[in-house]
Amino acid sequence: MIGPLEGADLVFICVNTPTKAYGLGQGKAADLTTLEAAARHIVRTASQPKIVVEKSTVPVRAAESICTILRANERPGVRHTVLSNPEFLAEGSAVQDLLRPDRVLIGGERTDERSRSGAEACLERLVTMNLWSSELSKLVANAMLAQRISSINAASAICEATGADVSEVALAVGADSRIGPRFLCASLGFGGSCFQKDVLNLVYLCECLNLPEVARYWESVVTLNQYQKYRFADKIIVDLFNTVKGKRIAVLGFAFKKDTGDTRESPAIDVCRRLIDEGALLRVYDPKVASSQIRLDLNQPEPDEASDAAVLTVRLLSCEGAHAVVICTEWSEFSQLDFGRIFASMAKPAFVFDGRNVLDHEALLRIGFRVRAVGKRLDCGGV
Ligand SMILES: NC(=O)C1=CN([C@@H]2O[C@H](COP(=O)(O)OP(=O)(O)OC[C@H]3O[C@@H](n4cnc5c(N)ncnc54)[C@H](O)[C@@H]3O)[C@@H](O)[C@H]2O)C=CC1
Ligand SMILES: O=C(O)[C@H]1O[C@H](OP(=O)(O)OP(=O)(O)OC[C@H]2O[C@@H](n3ccc(=O)[nH]c3=O)[C@H](O)[C@@H]2O)[C@H](O)[C@@H](O)[C@@H]1O
Repeated sequence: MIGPLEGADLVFICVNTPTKAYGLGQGKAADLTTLEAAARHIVRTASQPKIVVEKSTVPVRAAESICTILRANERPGVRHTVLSNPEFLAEGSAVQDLLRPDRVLIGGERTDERSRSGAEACLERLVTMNLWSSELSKLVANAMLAQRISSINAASAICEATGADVSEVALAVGADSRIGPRFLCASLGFGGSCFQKDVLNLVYLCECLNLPEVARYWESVVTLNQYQKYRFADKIIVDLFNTVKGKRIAVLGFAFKKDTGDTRESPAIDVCRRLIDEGALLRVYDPKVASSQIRLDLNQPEPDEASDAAVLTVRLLSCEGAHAVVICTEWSEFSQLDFGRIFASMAKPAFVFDGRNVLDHEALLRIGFRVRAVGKRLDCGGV
């Protein structure tokens, strides 16, 4: 736990709020134990009034619990204030997002015009509102971003079935200024520590508020994401002649997105687990994820030196003898690879499954690869 708070006027609560799973078909509640522990620590150690800033993403009215704990334990004459100031930065672009945020959101118990104009003088793009709106805005922002990805991924399944191209559809749809072009990249599914957690928190909240239709609506965003990950993995199995048993598959990228080493809820985990369950021998490479982390995520122990039957080899960028190369993360370096050499070293027919649509598919086809991408039908030699 953190140390004493003397000398600080502002105390930021940034602890994680993991989700607690309930039965099938039900949402997940945030585990607020860490928030409560933080609030108790503040009242125990603060002898001067503090402004307690709720920075963690929390279910609506979490600030009420913090206030209740603070009020019930306050020392005489020491009145703390609680603000909600949700964080909107994304991993991989954190500094840029902090320096140039789209908005800085502050929710407070009351909107004091004097402090508001003072804060506005310091901060551009400041938006002030009540506490509950601020807490809900963060959850809805993440839910709508996740929904956007599930929407384009749902479109990708239609594209593959019809011959439409999801990149062209995204271009046309995103050209409508009401929709906008960003965050419309079809993929093998979204990952990261927050989208699924926050959508499921919203689902749980809706269930608690007796809004089952609204709960099911948001839940479908996660259901579709799950479907997309397994759809991608199953496509690999089907295209490799309905079995991957004993086949070597090179997986490029394991982080949940490029420019981070974070693997929390990475779609690569579900895809790799499915392939391992079907008997594939994986080689996983990621420029920023430690091999120990990959083994942990895939429940694979360190290989026994005496045995060459390891299911998983990690951190070796080698596609030699592989039946397929699978792109799970959009690292820029992957598009710079010498695919001519890679093709020459692979078992034939050699497949590429591009789960991020980042490679030059025409060039790969010319080399001789059979190419599969998300939301595109590519001519690949009659399979
Ligand atoms: N990771 C991200 O890019 C973003 C995260 N958020 C939100 O920020 C919060 C934190 O997320 P992350 O930084 O990703 O989580 P994290 O798990 O990486 O960091 C949480 C930190 O809190 C500490 N902690 C946990 N319990 C504690 C306690 N009782 N007392 C003191 N410290 C404690 C942990 O040791 C850890 O250092 C979450 O609510 C998340 O939804 C919001 C926007 C972006
Ligand atoms: O609350 C949070 O933690 C943060 O969650 C996301 O940020 P982050 O999870 O770091 O990363 P994103 O860039 O949003 O990507 C999330 C996932 O969606 C995927 N994605 C993103 C965009 C896209 O078009 N397609 C797509 O599949 C990414 O590859 C990744 O797996 C939000 O973008 C941040 O605004 C928010 O503050």
